[in-house]
Amino acid sequence: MATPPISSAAAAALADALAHVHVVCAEPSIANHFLAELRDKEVQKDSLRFRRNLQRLGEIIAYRISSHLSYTDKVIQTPLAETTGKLLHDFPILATVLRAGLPFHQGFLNYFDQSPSAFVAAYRIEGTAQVQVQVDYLSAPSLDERVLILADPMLASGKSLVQTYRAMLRFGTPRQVHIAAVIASPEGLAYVAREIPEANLWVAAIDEKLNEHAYIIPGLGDAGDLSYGSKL
Ligand SMILES: O=c1cc[nH]c(=O)[nH]1
Repeated sequence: MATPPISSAAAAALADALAHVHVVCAEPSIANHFLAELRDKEVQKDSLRFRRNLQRLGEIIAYRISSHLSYTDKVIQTPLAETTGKLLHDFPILATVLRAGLPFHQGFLNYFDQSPSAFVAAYRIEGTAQVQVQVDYLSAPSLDERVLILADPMLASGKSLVQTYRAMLRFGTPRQVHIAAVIASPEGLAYVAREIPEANLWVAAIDEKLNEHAYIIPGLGDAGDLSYGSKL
């Protein structure tokens, strides 16, 4: 079955959404190398490398987001003299979706090493015409007045991200929201930008489209299976 064409209203929403997305691999950098390895089905046979590359892209996007956070000056005594350093004012809360999000999340945690974490279990309900998502486990600290980074490696339809975010709001209202993905579909990005206009969006790459099974094309396949093995 062919992928349905995008409507003109959706195309306009997409153009608007894309103007607000930070696309890390749009510029040449080592991030492109890590992404190319993630997509390559030969390299994917090495699941350690696959997980590590997700982690590295988490680290790179964490670094990029860090320039949008606030810092406080602190007087520091080196062994030789006094100087001033800048310390991260408050560590963001790092949220991810089990299980595919874990290696990407670890990349964020490597940099934001004092951050609390929030975890969500969400799964697609199979056998329905539209993509439907069930959120059934959520653990999070209070989000009130915090910076929240919600990281999910594959932003496909965007439905699970939006539902996850809405479910998380039971834990409070963050003062700043960042949503990070490795690969996003154009329609998923447009959906997330429309439903969560307060979010800053960060991706390594935007791919061509979703297929009829809501997989990203060309994408990389199933990030959870490639990280942790296939499931029944
Ligand atoms: O392409 C996709 C879409 C959702 N989840 C994945 O792991 N891959």
